[in-house]
Amino acid sequence: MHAISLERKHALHSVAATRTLEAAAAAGLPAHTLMRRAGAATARLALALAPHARHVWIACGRGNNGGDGLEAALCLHLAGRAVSVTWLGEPDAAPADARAAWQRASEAGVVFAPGPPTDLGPGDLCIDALLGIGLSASALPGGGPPRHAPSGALQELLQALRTSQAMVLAVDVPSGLDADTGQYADGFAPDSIPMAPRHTLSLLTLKPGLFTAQGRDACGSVWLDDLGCGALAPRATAQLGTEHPVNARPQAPHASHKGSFGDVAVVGGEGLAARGMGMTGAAWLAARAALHGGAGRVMVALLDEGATTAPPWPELMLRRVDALDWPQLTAVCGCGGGEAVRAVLPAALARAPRLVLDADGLNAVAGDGALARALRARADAGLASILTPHPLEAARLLQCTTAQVQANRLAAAQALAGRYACTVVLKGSGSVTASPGELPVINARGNARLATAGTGDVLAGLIGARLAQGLTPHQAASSAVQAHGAAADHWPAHQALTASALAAALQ
Ligand SMILES: NC(=O)C1=CN([C@@H]2O[C@H](COP(=O)(O)OP(=O)(O)OC[C@H]3O[C@@H](n4cnc5c(N)ncnc54)[C@H](O)[C@@H]3O)[C@@H](O)[C@H]2O)[C@@H](O)CC1
Ligand SMILES: Nc1ncnc2c1ncn2[C@@H]1O[C@H](COP(=O)(O)OP(=O)(O)O)[C@@H](O)[C@H]1O
Ligand SMILES: [K+]
Repeated sequence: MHAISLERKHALHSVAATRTLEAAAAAGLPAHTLMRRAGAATARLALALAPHARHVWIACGRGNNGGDGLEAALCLHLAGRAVSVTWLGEPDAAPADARAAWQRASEAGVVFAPGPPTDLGPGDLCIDALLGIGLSASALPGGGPPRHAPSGALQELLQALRTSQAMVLAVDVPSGLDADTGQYADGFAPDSIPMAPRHTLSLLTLKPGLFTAQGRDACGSVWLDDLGCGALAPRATAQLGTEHPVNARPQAPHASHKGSFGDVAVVGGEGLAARGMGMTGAAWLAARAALHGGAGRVMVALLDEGATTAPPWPELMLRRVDALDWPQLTAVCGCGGGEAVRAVLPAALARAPRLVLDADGLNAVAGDGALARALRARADAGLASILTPHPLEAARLLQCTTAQVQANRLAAAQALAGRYACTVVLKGSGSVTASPGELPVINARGNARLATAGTGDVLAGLIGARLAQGLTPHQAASSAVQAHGAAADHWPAHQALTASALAAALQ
C-alpha cells in the first residue's frame, strides 16, 4: 500500500479493466482471498490514520464493497479496537464473498448497530464501505432513469458519513462517485464538501474518476493497495501525471543561443475599440508565460487595430500580424482574441508548423466549418496542433452541453482529439490531455486558486514555449498542465494567486 505521490506518474484503470484484473486474480487464488486482503489493507490504513481513535464506525453496503468493510471490521476488532458496523445487507441476499465476511465478523463478536455511535468526535474514524465500483451505471448522469434510487437507509448513512466530525476513509471509491468519470450518480452528490479530513484507499488499481471532475474533492488523499495483483494489471486506460522534462534550459548545451529555444508568437488581444471590450491583457499574459517557460524569443501580435502599445515587459517584441514569419513560429492563437481572431485563423491554420489554439480561437473553429476542416487537415500536412478548451469551449466544439462534457471528461477529451486529429487539453479540476494514439493523461496538480481570470492564457503560453523547445504536442501539453498546477500547489498561502504572478513563477 502506498500514498499516491504527485511527483510520479501512475497507471489508471477503468472499472471494466479493474473487473478484468479482479477476475484474473480471483481465478488463481482461494475463495475470498481478495476481499480478506482488501479488508486487511483497509484496517492497516485505518490504524495508521487514526491510531488513537476511540471509535471506528464502518458503514457497509449490500455488495462486495460492504464485504470489504466487514473484513476490515473483523481485523480491527481482532486488533482490540472499538468497532461498530452498520450493514445494509442481508446474509441470504449478499454476494458470496460478502456473506462469508459477515459470517466471520459475526462469529468473532464484531458489534453491529443501526447507526453511528452518537459521540463520534474529530479523533475517531468512519469507514465508508457503502458502494464501490458496483455503482449502477444507469444511475449516472445521462444514463437514463436511476435503477436504484438511493434508499432512505443508504441516504441516512451517507449523510452521517458526510456530516461526521470524524475523519472518513472511503474503501475503493467514495460512495456514489462513478470511478470512471468522477461524477456522482443521481441523488448522491453531497450538498457541500465535508469538512472532516478524507482519505480513499483504492483497491487493485487507481481509477480515473478519483482524479477528475468531482473526484478530487470527494477522495481527499488517495492511497493504493494492489492486493498483491499488480503484475496482472491489463493495459492502462489513462495515466495520472507525467514525467516529461519540465524546462529544457538547465540541461541545454553551453553553445546554445536564443534561436535554440524557439520563437513563440502570441496572436490575440482584441482592442477596446472593436467591441468595447479590451482583452489585450490575455495576450500579454500568454506571452509572459512563454517567456518564463523558456522560449528563446516571444513576439506579440495584438488584434488591436491602430493602437501602438508599449509591451508591459521589455523582453517581448511587438509584431503586426502581416509581419509574422509563420513558418518559423510556434503560434499561440486566440487568447483574448475576440471576434478579431477569426480573420487571422486561415493563415495560422495553414502556415504555422506548431499551433496552440485557445479561447476565442476555439470558439471561431466551433462556429465555422471551413476553419474546422482546416484544423483537421493540419495533421495530414504534418503540422502540430494543440487545443486548450475549458468545458464550455469543449461543448461548443463537440456540439453538446457542458454537462455532457463534464459527465465524462476523459471521453470528451478523447473525442475532441479524434475529431480534430490533434492534442487536446480539457481544462478544469483534473485537466485531461488527450492525443490520437497516446495514453490520455489526467493531471492531479493544481487547485481552485487557479480559478481566476487569465490563468488559462498563462497555460496556453507555457504550452507554446514547450512546443517551441521541441517537445511533442502530447509532452508539451501534459507537462505544461502539470507545471501550471504545481506552481499553484506551491503558492504561498498568504499571497494572492494572480495570473501575471503565476506567469512569472513558472519554470
Ligand atoms: N469480489 C472481489 O473479488 C473483490 C471485490 N472488491 C470490492 O467489491 C467492490 C465491488 O463490489 P460489487 O460489485 O458487489 O459492488 P458494490 O458493493 O460497489 O455495489 C453493489 C451494491 O450496491 C447496490 N447499488 C448499485 N448501484 C446503486 C445505486 N445507484 N443506488 C443504490 N444502490 C446501488 C447494488 O444493488 C449492490 O447491492 C469493489 O469496489 C471493492 O470494494 C474488493 O474486495 C476486491 C475484490
Ligand atoms: N478548481 C480548479 N482546480 C484546478 N485547476 C483549475 C481550477 N479552476 C481553474 N483551473 C485551471 O485554471 C485555468 C483556467 O483557464 P480558463 O478557464 O481558460 O480561464 P481564463 O480564460 O480566465 O484564463 C485552467 O488551466 C484550469 O484547468
Ligand atoms: K466506498
